[in-house]
Amino acid sequence: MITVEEAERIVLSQLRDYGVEAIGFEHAAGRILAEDIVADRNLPPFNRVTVDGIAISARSFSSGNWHFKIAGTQAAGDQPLNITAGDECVEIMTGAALPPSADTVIRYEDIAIKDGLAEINIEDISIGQNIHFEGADKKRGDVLVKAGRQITAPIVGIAASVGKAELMVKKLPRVVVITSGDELVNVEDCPGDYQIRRSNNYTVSAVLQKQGVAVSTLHIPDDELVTEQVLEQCINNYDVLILSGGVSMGKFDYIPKALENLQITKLFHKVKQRPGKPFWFGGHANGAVVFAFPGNPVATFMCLHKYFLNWLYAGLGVSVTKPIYAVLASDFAFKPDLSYFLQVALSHDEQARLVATPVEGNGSGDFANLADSDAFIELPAGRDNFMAGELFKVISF
Ligand SMILES: Nc1nc2c(c(=O)[nH]1)N[C@H]1C(S)=C(S)[C@@H](COP(=O)(O)OP(=O)(O)OC[C@H]3O[C@@H](n4cnc5c(N)ncnc54)[C@H](O)[C@@H]3O)O[C@H]1N2
Ligand code: MOO
Ligand SMILES: [Mg+2]
Repeated sequence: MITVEEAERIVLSQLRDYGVEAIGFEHAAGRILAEDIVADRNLPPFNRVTVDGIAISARSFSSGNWHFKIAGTQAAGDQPLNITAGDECVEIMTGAALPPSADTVIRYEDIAIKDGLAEINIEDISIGQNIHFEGADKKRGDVLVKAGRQITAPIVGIAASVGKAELMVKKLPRVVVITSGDELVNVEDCPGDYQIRRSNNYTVSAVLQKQGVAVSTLHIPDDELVTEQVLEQCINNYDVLILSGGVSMGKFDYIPKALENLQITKLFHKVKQRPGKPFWFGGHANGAVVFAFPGNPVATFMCLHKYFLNWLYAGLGVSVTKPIYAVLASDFAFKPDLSYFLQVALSHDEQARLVATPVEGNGSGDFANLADSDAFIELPAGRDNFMAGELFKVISF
């Protein structure tokens, strides 16, 4: 049986490039940018007034002029008005372009207006105040956002501001989630005494939807022939198959055999880990990648985060961020020689350290317990006792 580290290495040796596509910028949040976003104009594109008030020439004020005749009013979006005489000003609004003949803006709070005349009530005025100068932030042609970044809400706004109605993004794989098992009924159905409702497909879909991955879902019965037929279709129609269940040693666990019959190369089956020991991973010559996760809900959920999401992001070229570590809050013992992914609740202590408090449940079938957890921490194989205060890698969800 291979170790978690070997399994990770093998999974990451199967990265695929699905190319790029253009999408509307409004739908691009969460996707990986495949082009630089460049400033089409200086930012700001004109000397932008930052307060509501009057625009004057500072020289006129410093030569002793306290009263300015209001030559006109300029709203944001108006063509700039010109001041022709030194004792003139323009009433001007936040967001307006500063008239070329003015160089300073004074807030309404610092003036009094009477009979078309603005009187300045403060002594301390500096030339250029309350102006956000053209090009102060970025110059035309500057790269505002580099290709390879995951698109955040501010990046959507930046795209809008430079007129990028369409953005090139990394294409995502076409994913199908396949669950199996005759004991599993539809959500709407009333389970018999020996049945349960299927849930793993919904959990997996919810995680993938959060990543922007469109998912199809299928459920197959524990039937060898049907299993092989459905998998064959999926291998030809999807880039990634995520399976849940049917990979252990049961008489009706047909998945590994069916996958191998379909010429999907097994790259490993079984990893020294809990949960998720019977994880099967492989690939087809046509490029399809198969993650067949063990059916116990916590096993499927953990493996999805630990292996599939890492594979997805590495394939999209997102630089793997440094691992996050948390401090174990209390001693924990785990005897089997397996890596153990312990469910934890995360919090911060008074020193602002990330603390992982074990959320003990009843093993990998105890999905209800996941509601009280925020993450797994990875306790390495080869040790039995893990001490409060030690640091362990976190997989948050
Ligand atoms: N003799 C052995 N038996 C088992 C071993 C072993 O090493 N030797 N490993 C155990 C471990 S660990 C796991 S995990 C499970 C994995 O089993 P399968 O991948 O074959 O999954 P199933 O048998 O189909 O189901 C397991 C369990 O999970 C429930 N399940 C499955 N799919 C769903 C779903 N979509 N929604 C909700 N629940 C689901 C299913 O009802 C079972 O209770 O094998 C152990 N056995
Ligand atoms: O893979 Mo299992 O999840 O250890 O029950
Ligand atoms: Mg089984």
